[in-house]
Amino acid sequence: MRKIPNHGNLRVARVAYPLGLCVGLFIYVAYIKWHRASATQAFFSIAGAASGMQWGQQAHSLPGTPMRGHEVFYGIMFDAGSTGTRVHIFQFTQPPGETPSLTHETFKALKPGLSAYADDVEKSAQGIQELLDVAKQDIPSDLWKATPLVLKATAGLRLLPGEKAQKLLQKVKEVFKASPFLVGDDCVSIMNGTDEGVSAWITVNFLTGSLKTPGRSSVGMLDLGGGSTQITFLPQVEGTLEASPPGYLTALRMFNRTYKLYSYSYLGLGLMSARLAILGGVEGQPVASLHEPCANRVAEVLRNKVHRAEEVLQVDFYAFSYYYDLAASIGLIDTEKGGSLVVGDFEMAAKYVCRTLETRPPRSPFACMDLTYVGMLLQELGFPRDKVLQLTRKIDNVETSWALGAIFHYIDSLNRQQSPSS
Ligand SMILES: O=c1[nH]cnc2c1ncn2[C@@H]1O[C@H](COP(=O)(O)OP(=O)(O)O)[C@@H](O)[C@H]1O
Ligand SMILES: [Ca+2]
Repeated sequence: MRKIPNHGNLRVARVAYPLGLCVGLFIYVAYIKWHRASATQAFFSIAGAASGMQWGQQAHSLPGTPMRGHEVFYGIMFDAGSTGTRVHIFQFTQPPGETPSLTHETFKALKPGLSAYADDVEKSAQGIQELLDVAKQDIPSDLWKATPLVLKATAGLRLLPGEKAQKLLQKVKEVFKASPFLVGDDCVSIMNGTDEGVSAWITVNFLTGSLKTPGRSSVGMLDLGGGSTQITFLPQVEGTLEASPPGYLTALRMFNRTYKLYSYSYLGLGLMSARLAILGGVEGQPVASLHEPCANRVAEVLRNKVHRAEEVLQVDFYAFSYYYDLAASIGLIDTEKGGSLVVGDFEMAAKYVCRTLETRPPRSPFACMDLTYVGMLLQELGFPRDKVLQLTRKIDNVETSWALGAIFHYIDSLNRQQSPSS
């Protein structure tokens, strides 16, 4: 199998900013759902942040510990994904008179996801408690009561019957309320798919520095979870806006600028959901030459589900989650450092793995199917075989996930509750 040169690291190194990148950039992000068909813009808040000054005020409302005159404060974001629950503990540092910077992230993940406890809610508390203990060890105890604690659930809970999902969230809330951290009434929720995509877009553009440098083009974001998959980018071509179906465009206001983002979350097209859908129709397949029947099934599963935006050709994309894991598992990228590949590599790898299942069994019994699915999903989304993607797990030691974008928003919303006039 062709080993792809690792352009991604160079790229990441070039674009990566020191962790102290100014968080003040983000202050006052207001998030507006924008419907092409409607002249009226419906507002709803999502991704946080604001001007340096407002972030400064925020830092005062969340008291921190002075360290050599530097104020240090924290935010805890739980990601309740369909296949696992993760904690992200963000540390911010604010030198006197300056805006706060993101200075550290502690990350820990547990499997399975919260939805696996739908029929045994009591048992879900154990993992949550374990991750909370990580936060307690990481954060100085005098800051616990000023540190916001939030959990947002994604596809796993979206796909559960409402009542089961609510019971799980209620259990988490009980555990959170009993913790020493700052817990609001909105501390646990199911996040909608657009918020998920836009928060991840903010994270990756924050970490690559694209949002800091005026005129610098932003990057697109591809996230492939277990239950859903998101694509988000900033279109530059008017035709993309015109051709986007209702519900695919979202406006993000930041720095007196409105970003009209193309963002969509496909619920049920995450890798684990796709496996279920694909396998549903396969019975008694022969073990060899699986690629073709597999591709036929995948084509059926994807038919008429995915919108193709032509402009993705011109945008640089960062892809993570299962895109990363899958590429790493078969050596297309370095497991630790990530890297870049072209879209066609997934198809090429799929054909190879499907053909050699018996002679060279892959580590995962699903490898043939997963690679076939991902290769075809990307092509359905409009990516040609020669399109280069950057695959990253971390930029500057911070996880590329929606969690950072979402904590910006949460802290900003806390700030607005505390000083409604700002
Ligand atoms: O913060 C993260 N760091 C690294 N990998 C992550 C993170 N969040 C999710 N993932 C990856 O996402 C994939 C699973 O997706 P997830 O469980 O979040 O499903 P969902 O997004 O559809 O709910 C796995 O490949 C997992 O490693
Ligand atoms: Ca996820």
